[in-house]
Amino acid sequence: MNDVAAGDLDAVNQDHGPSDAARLRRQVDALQARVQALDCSAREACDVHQHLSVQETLLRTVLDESPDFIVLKDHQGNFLLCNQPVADFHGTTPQAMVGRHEGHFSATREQADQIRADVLEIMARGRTETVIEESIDARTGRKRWFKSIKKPFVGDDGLPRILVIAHDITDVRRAQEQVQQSERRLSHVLGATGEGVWDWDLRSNALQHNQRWYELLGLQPTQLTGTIADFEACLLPEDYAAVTDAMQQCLDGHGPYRHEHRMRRGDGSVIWVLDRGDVVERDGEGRPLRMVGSLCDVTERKTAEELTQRLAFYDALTGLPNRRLMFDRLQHAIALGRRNAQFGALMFLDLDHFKELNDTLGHASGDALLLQVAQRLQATLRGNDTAARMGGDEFVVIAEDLGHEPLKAATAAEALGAKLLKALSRPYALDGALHLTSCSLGVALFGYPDDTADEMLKRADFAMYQAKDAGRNTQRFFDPVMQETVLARAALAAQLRLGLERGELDVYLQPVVDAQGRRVGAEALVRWRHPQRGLVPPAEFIPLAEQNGLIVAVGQQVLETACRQLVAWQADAATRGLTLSVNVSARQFHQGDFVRQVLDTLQRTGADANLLKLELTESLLLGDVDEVVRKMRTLRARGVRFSIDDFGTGYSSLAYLKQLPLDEIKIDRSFIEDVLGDANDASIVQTILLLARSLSLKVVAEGVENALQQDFLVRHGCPYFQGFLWGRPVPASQWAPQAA
Ligand SMILES: Nc1nc2c(ncn2[C@@H]2O[C@@H]3COP(=O)(O)O[C@H]4[C@@H](O)[C@H](n5cnc6c(=O)[nH]c(N)nc65)O[C@@H]4COP(=O)(O)O[C@H]3[C@H]2O)c(=O)[nH]1
Repeated sequence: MNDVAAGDLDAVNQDHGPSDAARLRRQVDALQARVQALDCSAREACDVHQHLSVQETLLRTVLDESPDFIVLKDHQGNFLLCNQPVADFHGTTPQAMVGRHEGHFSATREQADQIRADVLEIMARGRTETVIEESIDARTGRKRWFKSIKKPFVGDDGLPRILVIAHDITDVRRAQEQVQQSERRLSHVLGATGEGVWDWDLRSNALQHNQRWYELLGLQPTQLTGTIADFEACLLPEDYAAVTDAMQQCLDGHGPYRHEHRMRRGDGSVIWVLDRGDVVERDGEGRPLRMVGSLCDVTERKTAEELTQRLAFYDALTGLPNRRLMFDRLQHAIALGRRNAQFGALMFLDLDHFKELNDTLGHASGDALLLQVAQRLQATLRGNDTAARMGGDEFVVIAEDLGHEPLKAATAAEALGAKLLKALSRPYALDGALHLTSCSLGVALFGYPDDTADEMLKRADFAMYQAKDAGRNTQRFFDPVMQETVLARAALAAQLRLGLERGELDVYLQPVVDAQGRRVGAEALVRWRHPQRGLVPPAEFIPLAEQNGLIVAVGQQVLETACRQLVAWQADAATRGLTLSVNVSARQFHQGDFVRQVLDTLQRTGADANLLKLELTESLLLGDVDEVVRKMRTLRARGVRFSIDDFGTGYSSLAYLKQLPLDEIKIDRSFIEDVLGDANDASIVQTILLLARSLSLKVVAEGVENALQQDFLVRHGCPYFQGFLWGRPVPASQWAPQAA
């Protein structure tokens, strides 16, 4: 081109002269410079074009290879760009889509309008948004779901645009729908079976239920906290431990949870439920995270079972255990007695002349009588004893824990038998009239190694027939030795009652002395002058009197005599000021009017309360502490003193001793007996002496029989003594004047 221009210039020079040629030259140069510049731009443009083309190819590839749908739309919602998957979805090519919107392709008019409207709205809001939307696949005609991110922005031309990246979530969505469907189906099935479903998330303790659960328990979701506490609140306290135990077993991995228990409904009524569940999720270390289960109402079945159980094990008329259950309980009682070395008693009761009553008054009255007998039996027995009906007019009583010794057990059984005979011989109201009846009672003790339930029943039955033979309304023991002992004790009790009335009880006195052997007082000890047997020692009749309650009268008589003795001593200078100790048994002390009795006696006799000492045993102090302290304080305020008898043989707590208004403790004679030969006894005695000193209590050593024992006691600081060394208990009339 430069060559052509130079030739042209020469021609101009020839035609128009040099000035024109110079101007032309400049123009040509300028033109050449522009041509060169253009040439350069064109090359650059070519380079840029090439570069862009590479970029575009790259972008296109990336776009088309992406599994996600990528779309760029203009301000009217028309496609500016889309990738291959979008075009495939609409059954066209990416190029064909440019400048159009969904309505041109597979989407319905309404759907397309909706999509367009949404896009325009998002552009208007100017915020990136994520939406879930559905669309129809043009290739298959099936619906698909997308999770779309829609990012609006402003284009170079200042108009809004939107970039949409849509991720196909159809598979996830279908899976979710399937789960929901199967949950719905499950819920329908459970609904049809009446199951109340629960779902417990252990991480948050949240507990969720289906509608049926609320219906079963008569509750509204608003009444609940939505935690496991809701379930616990519906449990009955007595079932709580068993339910939580069973659930814990499951949580610990010992298999599914399955438990029948009661639950309280919203209206307060109680239903039985069968509750089942299992852990469905655990963490890496096996810790339970989620447990699900269901419960159903089994009240009807339970009630039917209970009824069947009642019919099988309980007597329909009286509600008492029947023969079958009684036999089980007897076997159990025998086994337990053997294990605990405790004796028990089986009693066979048969109503006297029941058949005659039934025949004359009719069966309805007979039934009414049996019912009342059952009620009286139950009212007379302790909580762990069993009364059962064997059938007809035969009843059985099982009394357990009657003690370790057969004789004591027999005595207790005899006392219970006497109580039962008495209760059953009270008049019965039948048909508006009172009827008298009685029963015969046979007793067999169990507690020996070879005892069996069958054998016991035979023995008690046999003994019952002996009671019938003996004239009815009485009891007999199977064992003749027992029978004799029990009879002898019963006879003795009757004689004691009589002896009390006849004034056969005497009070003997035994001196209490100080370290110099001077008498400071005496202990009143009761004796029974039995018309045939002579003098009966208290060890033989006091326990008996304690058992049948006669001890209250015995104690009162001794107290009265002791107070009169104190008054008598007042009259003589040699005895004035001596104290007199009186034993008080637990039963006597716990009488409601004990304090009044003592105060009345003091007033009636005119004795000085300051000289009266009441000896209490340690076991007596174990009862109702407040009551004991109150009674002691009331009497102490009036001058009466207190001493603890047989100290060291019981279980006195030191703190407790300090609380009581005590004056004295008496060291039991069992420790004194061997104080010189047995190091243990010696140290016990020394400890008691130290203890008494630290509590500022007087001490009397009981049962001191020789000077060596006395020496030991004096050496260890014992201030007072009682024992044969200074005199045996003697009648008051023989109370000799103080030896010099
Ligand atoms: N071996 C031996 N024994 C000695 C000696 N010094 C005293 N004794 C006996 O020891 C017992 C002391 O009475 P206790 O420990 O209160 O023990 C009394 C007391 O617990 C009870 N008792 C006696 N009289 C009554 C009473 O009126 N009411 C109550 N509730 N119990 C009484 O009967 C228990 C026995 O009384 P007793 O047979 O009179 O027996 C008395 C007495 O005779 C001794 O040096 N050697």
